[in-house]
Amino acid sequence: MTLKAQHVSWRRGGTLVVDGVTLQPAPGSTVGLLGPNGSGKSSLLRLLQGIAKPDSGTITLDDTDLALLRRREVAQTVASVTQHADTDVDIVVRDVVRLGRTPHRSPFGGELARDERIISEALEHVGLTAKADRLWHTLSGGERQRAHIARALAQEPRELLLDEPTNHLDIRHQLELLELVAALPVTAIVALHDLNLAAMFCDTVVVLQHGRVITAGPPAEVLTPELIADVYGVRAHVTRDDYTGRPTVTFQPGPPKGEVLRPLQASTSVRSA
Ligand SMILES: Nc1ncnc2c1ncn2[C@@H]1O[C@H](COP(=O)(O)OP(=O)(O)OP(=O)(O)O)[C@@H](O)[C@H]1O
Repeated sequence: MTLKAQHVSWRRGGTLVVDGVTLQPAPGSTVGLLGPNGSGKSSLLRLLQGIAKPDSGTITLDDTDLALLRRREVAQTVASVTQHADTDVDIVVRDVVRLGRTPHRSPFGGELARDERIISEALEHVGLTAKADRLWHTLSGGERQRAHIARALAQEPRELLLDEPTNHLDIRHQLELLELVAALPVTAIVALHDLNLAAMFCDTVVVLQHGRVITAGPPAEVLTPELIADVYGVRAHVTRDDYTGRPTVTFQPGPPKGEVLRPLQASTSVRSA
């Protein structure tokens, strides 16, 4: 029982931007959506969110077509943090996070104390408790991003859609955020550009190119120098981190030449010879 895409295609401005994508995340898993700029990651997330409808194929939530569900019903289960979400309204951070409770609110009032506790916990999770009463426009880009994450957490979702959530975040907050997402009891689908973060925190990665799924599977199987050369046009060297057992990718500038990269030590010794 989860959010699924089956053979989904979507045309935008005359171009096929999502092309026959099937995505069936294991419940509770963290799925990384990878792929170069314009490969269709955000478009697929919009379809999964239900804010756009595919031209063909279906998106289902617990086996019901998303198109048949009301927005509020979807929002009780699915939370998302998209790019460029912003507001000019004079609103304090805690009120932004409180918006996450909207789908759960009954017209007859309800558990205000519970709502406040969930909001406080969400702020705590992203390290914004001390800034809860600050006006939105006084936050830095990274703090705003963390507030959006807190809003999504306050929604108590079972499915979490994140579009480049580490954008704007310093390295510590990138790691903390993805560690939190991976540990949450939710199914998370996360568009990421950083292959090493994807390798560290995702159970599965799905690689898109021109709207199509090129490959999918555990990061250790998918993130090979060949795949990175094919999809990103970049030379990469992939090793296994002894501590985590996860792949680590290092990059070399310049186009791929079809050869497997020699270890850096070899070229250093050549230079010093
Ligand atoms: N509103 C739109 N109208 C027409 N085409 C669009 C629209 N929005 C996006 N596209 C096109 O759809 C394709 C997929 O874009 P999308 O934003 O889904 O890619 P992405 O993988 O998320 O890219 P990025 O990594 O740059 O965020 C791109 O070719 C883009 O130009």
